[in-house]
Amino acid sequence: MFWSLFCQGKMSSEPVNVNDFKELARLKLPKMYYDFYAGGAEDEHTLRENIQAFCRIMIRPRVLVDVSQIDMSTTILGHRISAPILVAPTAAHKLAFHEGEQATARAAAAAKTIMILSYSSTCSIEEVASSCNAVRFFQLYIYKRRDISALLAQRAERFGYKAIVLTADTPRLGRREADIKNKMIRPPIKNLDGLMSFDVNADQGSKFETYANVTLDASLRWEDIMWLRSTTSLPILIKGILTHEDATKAVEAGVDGIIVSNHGARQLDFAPATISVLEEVVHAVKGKIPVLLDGGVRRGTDVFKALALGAQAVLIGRPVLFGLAAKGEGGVRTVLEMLKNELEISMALSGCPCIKDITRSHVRTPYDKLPSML
Ligand SMILES: Cc1cc2nc3c(=O)[nH]c(=O)nc-3n(C[C@H](O)[C@H](O)[C@H](O)COP(=O)(O)O)c2cc1C
Ligand SMILES: CCCCCCC(=O)C(=O)O
Repeated sequence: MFWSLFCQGKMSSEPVNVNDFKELARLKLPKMYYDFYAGGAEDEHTLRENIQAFCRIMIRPRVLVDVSQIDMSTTILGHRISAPILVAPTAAHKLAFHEGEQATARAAAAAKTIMILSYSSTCSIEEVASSCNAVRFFQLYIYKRRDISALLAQRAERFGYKAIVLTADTPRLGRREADIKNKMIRPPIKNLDGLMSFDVNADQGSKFETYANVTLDASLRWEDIMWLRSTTSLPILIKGILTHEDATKAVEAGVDGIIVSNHGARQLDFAPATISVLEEVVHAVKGKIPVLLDGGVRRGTDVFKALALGAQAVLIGRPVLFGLAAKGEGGVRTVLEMLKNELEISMALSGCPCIKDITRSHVRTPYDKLPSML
Protein backbone atom coordinates (compact mmCIF):
# COMPACT_ATOMS: atom_id res chain seq x y z
CA MET A 1 0.00 0.00 0.00
CA PHE A 2 2.68 2.49 1.13
CA TRP A 3 4.90 1.52 -1.80
CA SER A 4 2.17 1.80 -4.42
CA LEU A 5 1.02 5.20 -3.10
CA PHE A 6 4.63 6.33 -2.96
CA CYS A 7 5.28 5.17 -6.55
CA GLN A 8 2.15 6.94 -7.76
CA GLY A 9 3.55 10.10 -6.21
CA LYS A 10 0.58 10.31 -3.81
CA MET A 11 2.68 10.12 -0.68
CA SER A 12 4.74 13.07 0.33
CA SER A 13 8.53 12.80 0.40
CA GLU A 14 8.61 15.95 2.53
CA PRO A 15 10.85 15.50 5.57
CA VAL A 16 9.02 14.89 8.85
CA ASN A 17 12.07 14.84 11.09
CA VAL A 18 15.62 16.14 10.87
CA ASN A 19 17.03 12.74 9.94
CA ASP A 20 15.00 12.88 6.71
CA PHE A 21 17.10 15.86 5.60
CA LYS A 22 20.24 13.74 5.47
CA GLU A 23 19.01 11.72 2.51
CA LEU A 24 17.69 14.83 0.74
CA ALA A 25 21.11 16.41 1.15
CA ARG A 26 22.85 13.29 -0.13
CA LEU A 27 20.73 13.40 -3.30
CA LYS A 28 21.54 17.10 -3.86
CA LEU A 29 25.24 17.35 -3.07
CA PRO A 30 28.34 16.21 -4.97
CA LYS A 31 29.71 13.13 -3.20
CA MET A 32 32.86 14.97 -2.06
CA TYR A 33 30.84 17.63 -0.22
CA TYR A 34 28.28 15.23 1.23
CA ASP A 35 31.05 13.01 2.58
CA PHE A 36 32.82 16.05 4.05
CA TYR A 37 29.68 17.05 5.96
CA ALA A 38 28.53 13.57 6.97
CA GLY A 39 31.84 11.89 7.72
CA GLY A 40 33.71 11.28 10.94
CA ALA A 41 37.22 10.21 11.88
CA GLU A 42 38.72 6.79 11.00
CA ASP A 43 36.28 3.92 11.73
CA GLU A 44 33.53 6.35 12.74
CA HIS A 45 32.97 4.49 16.00
CA THR A 46 32.40 7.75 17.90
CA LEU A 47 30.15 9.01 15.10
CA ARG A 48 27.78 6.08 15.70
CA GLU A 49 28.17 6.30 19.48
CA ASN A 50 27.15 9.98 19.55
CA ILE A 51 23.72 8.84 18.35
CA GLN A 52 23.49 5.48 20.09
CA ALA A 53 24.41 6.77 23.55
CA PHE A 54 21.29 8.96 23.46
CA CYS A 55 19.22 5.84 22.73
CA ARG A 56 20.44 4.18 25.94
CA ILE A 57 18.89 6.94 28.06
CA MET A 58 15.24 6.61 28.99
CA ILE A 59 12.88 9.40 29.99
CA ARG A 60 10.91 9.15 33.28
CA PRO A 61 7.71 11.12 32.54
CA ARG A 62 5.40 12.64 35.17
CA VAL A 63 1.66 12.97 34.69
CA LEU A 64 -1.12 15.22 35.93
CA VAL A 65 0.95 18.36 35.64
CA ASP A 66 -0.58 21.41 33.94
CA VAL A 67 1.19 21.43 30.58
CA SER A 68 -1.36 23.54 28.73
CA GLN A 69 1.38 26.18 28.27
CA ILE A 70 4.95 25.14 27.46
CA ASP A 71 7.75 27.71 27.73
CA MET A 72 10.98 26.57 26.10
CA SER A 73 12.72 29.94 26.34
CA THR A 74 16.01 30.21 28.16
CA THR A 75 18.99 32.53 28.61
CA ILE A 76 22.56 31.86 27.46
CA LEU A 77 25.23 34.31 28.67
CA GLY A 78 22.46 36.84 29.21
CA HIS A 79 20.86 36.40 25.78
CA ARG A 80 17.23 35.34 25.76
CA ILE A 81 16.46 32.69 23.12
CA SER A 82 13.28 30.84 22.19
CA ALA A 83 14.61 27.36 23.00
CA PRO A 84 17.89 25.83 24.21
CA ILE A 85 18.95 24.83 20.68
CA LEU A 86 21.83 26.75 19.07
CA VAL A 87 23.49 26.51 15.65
CA ALA A 88 26.94 24.89 16.01
CA PRO A 89 29.92 26.34 14.14
CA THR A 90 30.45 24.35 10.95
CA ALA A 91 32.78 25.14 8.07
CA ALA A 92 32.00 26.03 4.48
CA HIS A 93 28.23 26.52 4.15
CA LYS A 94 28.58 27.65 0.53
CA LEU A 95 29.40 24.07 -0.41
CA ALA A 96 25.80 23.34 0.60
CA PHE A 97 24.01 26.43 -0.68
CA HIS A 98 25.17 29.49 -2.61
CA GLU A 99 24.15 32.00 0.09
CA GLY A 100 26.18 30.08 2.65
CA GLU A 101 26.31 31.26 6.27
CA GLN A 102 24.17 34.31 5.52
CA ALA A 103 21.22 32.01 4.86
CA THR A 104 21.95 29.99 7.99
CA ALA A 105 22.15 33.14 10.11
CA ARG A 106 18.79 34.37 8.81
CA ALA A 107 17.25 31.03 9.73
CA ALA A 108 18.77 31.26 13.22
CA ALA A 109 17.31 34.77 13.57
CA ALA A 110 13.87 33.51 12.51
CA ALA A 111 14.09 30.77 15.13
CA LYS A 112 15.20 33.38 17.71
CA THR A 113 18.31 31.46 18.54
CA ILE A 114 22.08 31.92 18.53
CA MET A 115 24.27 31.22 15.50
CA ILE A 116 27.92 30.37 16.14
CA LEU A 117 29.83 31.37 13.03
CA SER A 118 32.76 29.12 12.14
CA TYR A 119 36.26 30.53 11.72
CA SER A 120 36.25 28.53 8.48
CA SER A 121 33.12 30.15 7.07
CA THR A 122 32.64 30.91 3.39
CA CYS A 123 30.90 34.23 4.19
CA SER A 124 32.79 36.83 6.17
CA ILE A 125 32.21 38.02 9.72
CA GLU A 126 30.94 41.30 8.28
CA GLU A 127 28.63 39.73 5.65
CA VAL A 128 26.95 37.55 8.26
CA ALA A 129 26.65 40.46 10.71
CA SER A 130 24.87 42.58 8.11
CA SER A 131 22.53 39.82 6.95
CA CYS A 132 20.36 39.47 10.05
CA ASN A 133 19.81 40.38 13.67
CA ALA A 134 20.50 36.94 15.13
CA VAL A 135 22.62 36.88 18.28
CA ARG A 136 25.97 35.65 16.94
CA PHE A 137 29.01 34.10 18.59
CA PHE A 138 32.30 33.65 16.70
CA GLN A 139 34.23 30.37 16.78
CA LEU A 140 37.97 30.77 16.83
CA TYR A 141 40.89 28.59 15.85
CA ILE A 142 44.35 29.67 16.91
CA TYR A 143 46.73 29.72 13.99
CA LYS A 144 50.52 29.64 14.18
CA ARG A 145 50.01 33.17 12.89
CA ARG A 146 48.40 34.23 16.17
CA ASP A 147 48.12 37.80 14.94
CA ILE A 148 45.54 36.58 12.41
CA SER A 149 43.45 34.78 15.04
CA ALA A 150 43.57 37.83 17.31
CA LEU A 151 42.56 40.07 14.42
CA LEU A 152 39.53 37.89 13.63
CA ALA A 153 38.44 37.87 17.29
CA GLN A 154 38.64 41.67 17.27
CA ARG A 155 36.74 41.94 13.98
CA ALA A 156 34.01 39.74 15.46
CA GLU A 157 33.79 41.94 18.55
CA ARG A 158 33.63 45.09 16.41
CA PHE A 159 30.80 43.64 14.32
CA GLY A 160 28.59 42.77 17.25
CA TYR A 161 29.35 39.12 17.93
CA LYS A 162 28.64 38.42 21.59
CA ALA A 163 31.14 35.70 22.53
CA ILE A 164 34.25 33.89 21.34
CA VAL A 165 34.04 30.10 21.15
CA LEU A 166 37.58 28.73 21.27
CA THR A 167 37.73 25.26 19.75
CA ALA A 168 40.29 23.33 21.76
CA ASP A 169 40.09 19.85 20.24
CA THR A 170 41.83 20.59 16.96
CA PRO A 171 45.61 20.95 17.38
CA ARG A 172 45.56 19.18 14.03
CA LEU A 173 42.78 17.77 11.91
CA GLY A 174 41.39 14.28 12.60
CA ARG A 175 41.78 11.58 9.95
CA ARG A 176 38.62 11.76 7.92
CA GLU A 177 39.14 8.91 5.53
CA ALA A 178 36.33 9.80 3.14
CA ASP A 179 38.00 13.18 2.61
CA ILE A 180 41.34 11.49 2.04
CA LYS A 181 39.83 9.16 -0.60
CA ASN A 182 37.90 12.00 -2.26
CA LYS A 183 40.97 14.31 -2.23
CA MET A 184 38.79 16.89 -0.51
CA ILE A 185 39.35 20.44 -1.69
CA ARG A 186 40.21 23.25 0.67
CA PRO A 187 37.13 25.50 0.70
CA PRO A 188 37.84 29.24 0.67
CA ILE A 189 37.90 30.78 4.16
CA LYS A 190 36.39 34.18 3.47
CA ASN A 191 37.67 35.85 6.64
CA LEU A 192 41.26 35.27 5.57
CA ASP A 193 40.95 37.14 2.26
CA GLY A 194 43.90 39.47 2.00
CA LEU A 195 45.46 38.17 5.21
CA MET A 196 47.27 35.05 4.09
CA SER A 197 47.79 32.78 1.13
CA PHE A 198 45.75 29.61 0.87
CA ASP A 199 48.09 27.62 -1.30
CA VAL A 200 48.90 24.11 -0.17
CA ASN A 201 50.95 21.52 -1.94
CA ALA A 202 48.99 18.29 -1.69
CA ASP A 203 48.71 15.91 -4.62
CA GLN A 204 47.62 13.09 -2.33
CA GLY A 205 44.81 12.94 0.19
CA SER A 206 42.71 15.74 1.63
CA LYS A 207 43.89 19.26 0.75
CA PHE A 208 41.77 20.52 3.61
CA GLU A 209 43.66 18.33 6.08
CA THR A 210 47.03 19.46 4.74
CA TYR A 211 45.96 23.10 4.91
CA ALA A 212 44.66 22.74 8.47
CA ASN A 213 47.79 21.04 9.68
CA VAL A 214 50.03 23.70 8.14
CA THR A 215 48.09 26.58 9.71
CA LEU A 216 46.80 25.41 13.13
CA ASP A 217 48.95 26.08 16.18
CA ALA A 218 49.44 22.68 17.82
CA SER A 219 51.43 24.26 20.64
CA LEU A 220 48.36 25.97 22.17
CA ARG A 221 48.16 25.43 25.98
CA TRP A 222 45.92 26.38 28.90
CA GLU A 223 48.26 29.28 29.68
CA ASP A 224 47.33 30.82 26.33
CA ILE A 225 43.78 31.51 27.46
CA MET A 226 45.27 34.54 29.21
CA TRP A 227 46.71 35.72 25.92
CA LEU A 228 43.31 35.30 24.25
CA ARG A 229 41.68 37.27 27.08
CA SER A 230 44.10 40.11 26.40
CA THR A 231 42.92 40.32 22.77
CA THR A 232 39.17 40.64 23.40
CA SER A 233 36.71 41.74 26.04
CA LEU A 234 34.09 39.22 24.89
CA PRO A 235 33.17 36.22 27.03
CA ILE A 236 35.12 33.08 26.06
CA LEU A 237 33.65 29.59 25.82
CA ILE A 238 35.84 26.53 25.35
CA LYS A 239 34.55 23.92 22.93
CA GLY A 240 35.83 20.35 23.00
CA ILE A 241 35.88 19.42 26.71
CA LEU A 242 35.22 15.72 27.47
CA THR A 243 36.66 15.08 30.96
CA HIS A 244 36.28 16.39 34.50
CA GLU A 245 40.02 17.13 34.55
CA ASP A 246 39.75 19.58 31.66
CA ALA A 247 36.46 21.00 32.95
CA THR A 248 38.20 21.90 36.21
CA LYS A 249 41.09 23.50 34.29
CA ALA A 250 38.63 25.49 32.20
CA VAL A 251 36.99 26.89 35.34
CA GLU A 252 40.43 27.69 36.81
CA ALA A 253 41.42 29.41 33.56
CA GLY A 254 38.44 31.72 34.09
CA VAL A 255 36.49 30.94 30.93
CA ASP A 256 32.82 31.86 30.75
CA GLY A 257 31.40 28.56 29.51
CA ILE A 258 32.15 25.04 28.33
CA ILE A 259 30.88 23.16 25.32
CA VAL A 260 31.08 19.40 25.80
CA SER A 261 31.95 18.29 22.30
CA ASN A 262 33.93 15.72 20.36
CA HIS A 263 33.70 17.86 17.24
CA GLY A 264 30.91 15.74 15.80
CA ALA A 265 33.24 12.71 15.98
CA ARG A 266 35.54 14.22 13.36
CA GLN A 267 38.66 14.41 15.49
CA LEU A 268 39.62 11.50 17.79
CA ASP A 269 37.83 8.26 17.00
CA PHE A 270 37.00 6.40 20.23
CA ALA A 271 36.55 9.65 22.09
CA PRO A 272 33.42 9.10 24.20
CA ALA A 273 29.94 10.03 23.08
CA THR A 274 29.33 13.51 24.41
CA ILE A 275 26.09 12.69 26.23
CA SER A 276 27.91 9.90 28.11
CA VAL A 277 30.38 12.37 29.71
CA LEU A 278 28.10 15.36 30.18
CA GLU A 279 27.35 14.61 33.82
CA GLU A 280 31.03 14.16 34.66
CA VAL A 281 31.72 17.65 33.33
CA VAL A 282 28.65 19.19 34.97
CA HIS A 283 29.69 17.81 38.38
CA ALA A 284 33.23 19.20 38.00
CA VAL A 285 31.95 22.65 37.05
CA LYS A 286 29.64 22.82 40.10
CA GLY A 287 27.36 25.39 38.49
CA LYS A 288 30.11 28.03 38.24
CA ILE A 289 29.77 28.47 34.46
CA PRO A 290 27.26 27.24 31.88
CA VAL A 291 27.81 23.85 30.23
CA LEU A 292 26.51 23.26 26.70
CA LEU A 293 26.71 20.08 24.62
CA ASP A 294 26.81 19.04 20.99
CA GLY A 295 27.16 15.78 19.07
CA GLY A 296 24.40 13.54 17.79
CA VAL A 297 21.44 15.68 18.82
CA ARG A 298 18.75 14.71 16.31
CA ARG A 299 15.49 14.70 18.30
CA GLY A 300 13.66 16.88 20.80
CA THR A 301 14.00 13.97 23.22
CA ASP A 302 17.81 14.23 22.82
CA VAL A 303 17.63 17.91 23.81
CA PHE A 304 15.45 16.96 26.78
CA LYS A 305 17.95 14.28 27.90
CA ALA A 306 20.89 16.69 27.67
CA LEU A 307 19.06 19.30 29.74
CA ALA A 308 18.10 16.67 32.33
CA LEU A 309 21.78 15.74 32.66
CA GLY A 310 22.76 19.34 33.30
CA ALA A 311 23.35 21.06 29.94
CA GLN A 312 22.04 24.58 29.60
CA ALA A 313 21.57 24.16 25.87
CA VAL A 314 22.63 22.04 22.91
CA LEU A 315 24.22 22.86 19.56
CA ILE A 316 23.20 21.31 16.25
CA GLY A 317 25.81 20.65 13.55
CA ARG A 318 25.08 18.36 10.62
CA PRO A 319 21.26 18.68 10.55
CA VAL A 320 21.69 22.40 9.87
CA LEU A 321 24.05 21.66 6.98
CA PHE A 322 21.70 19.01 5.58
CA GLY A 323 18.73 21.39 5.88
CA LEU A 324 20.75 24.08 4.09
CA ALA A 325 21.80 21.71 1.32
CA ALA A 326 18.28 20.35 0.82
CA LYS A 327 16.25 23.54 0.95
CA GLY A 328 18.46 26.57 1.62
CA GLU A 329 17.47 29.00 4.38
CA GLY A 330 13.99 27.42 4.56
CA GLY A 331 15.56 24.03 5.19
CA VAL A 332 17.51 25.35 8.18
CA ARG A 333 14.38 27.05 9.50
CA THR A 334 12.49 23.77 9.22
CA VAL A 335 15.26 21.82 10.97
CA LEU A 336 15.24 24.25 13.90
CA GLU A 337 11.42 24.33 14.04
CA MET A 338 11.21 20.52 13.97
CA LEU A 339 13.57 20.20 16.92
CA LYS A 340 11.72 22.90 18.83
CA ASN A 341 8.36 21.24 18.17
CA GLU A 342 9.74 17.89 19.29
CA LEU A 343 11.19 19.40 22.46
CA GLU A 344 7.85 21.04 23.18
CA ILE A 345 5.95 17.78 22.93
CA SER A 346 8.62 15.95 24.96
CA MET A 347 8.23 18.53 27.72
CA ALA A 348 4.45 18.26 27.63
CA LEU A 349 4.46 14.47 27.73
CA SER A 350 7.04 14.43 30.56
CA GLY A 351 5.20 16.91 32.75
CA CYS A 352 7.67 19.80 32.37
CA PRO A 353 6.05 23.13 31.47
CA CYS A 354 9.32 25.11 31.69
CA ILE A 355 12.99 24.39 31.03
CA LYS A 356 13.78 24.62 34.75
CA ASP A 357 11.26 21.83 35.41
CA ILE A 358 13.47 19.34 33.53
CA THR A 359 15.57 17.64 36.22
CA ARG A 360 17.98 14.76 36.67
CA SER A 361 15.11 12.62 37.91
CA HIS A 362 13.45 12.83 34.49
CA VAL A 363 15.99 10.47 32.92
CA ARG A 364 17.48 7.07 33.61
CA THR A 365 20.95 6.36 32.25
CA PRO A 366 22.59 2.92 31.97
CA TYR A 367 24.61 3.83 35.10
CA ASP A 368 21.60 4.49 37.31
CA LYS A 369 20.41 1.77 39.66
CA LEU A 370 17.43 -0.06 38.27
CA PRO A 371 14.36 0.23 40.48
CA SER A 372 13.30 -3.20 39.25
CA MET A 373 14.97 -6.19 37.62
CA LEU A 374 12.13 -6.70 35.14
C1 LIG B 1 31.10 19.64 8.22
C2 LIG B 1 31.45 20.07 9.61
C3 LIG B 1 32.28 21.17 9.80
C4 LIG B 1 32.61 21.59 11.09
N1 LIG B 1 33.37 22.69 11.22
C5 LIG B 1 33.66 23.14 12.46
C6 LIG B 1 34.40 24.33 12.64
O1 LIG B 1 34.75 25.01 11.69
N2 LIG B 1 34.70 24.69 13.91
C7 LIG B 1 34.31 23.96 15.00
O2 LIG B 1 34.61 24.32 16.14
N3 LIG B 1 33.59 22.83 14.86
C8 LIG B 1 33.25 22.42 13.62
N4 LIG B 1 32.49 21.29 13.48
C9 LIG B 1 31.97 20.61 14.68
C10 LIG B 1 30.61 21.20 15.09
O3 LIG B 1 30.76 22.48 15.65
C11 LIG B 1 29.90 20.34 16.15
O4 LIG B 1 30.79 20.11 17.21
C12 LIG B 1 29.39 19.01 15.61
O5 LIG B 1 28.98 19.11 14.27
C13 LIG B 1 28.23 18.53 16.46
O6 LIG B 1 27.85 17.26 16.09
P1 LIG B 1 26.61 16.94 15.11
O7 LIG B 1 27.07 17.25 13.73
O8 LIG B 1 26.39 15.48 15.34
O9 LIG B 1 25.43 17.78 15.54
C14 LIG B 1 32.14 20.86 12.21
C15 LIG B 1 31.30 19.77 12.02
C16 LIG B 1 30.95 19.38 10.74
C17 LIG B 1 30.01 18.21 10.58
C1 LIG C 1 41.12 26.35 9.70
C2 LIG C 1 41.51 24.97 9.45
C3 LIG C 1 40.75 23.97 10.24
C4 LIG C 1 39.35 23.88 9.78
C5 LIG C 1 38.61 22.79 10.48
C6 LIG C 1 37.18 22.78 10.12
C7 LIG C 1 36.48 21.84 10.99
O1 LIG C 1 36.44 22.09 12.16
C8 LIG C 1 35.90 20.62 10.52
O2 LIG C 1 35.89 20.38 9.32
O3 LIG C 1 35.49 19.81 11.35
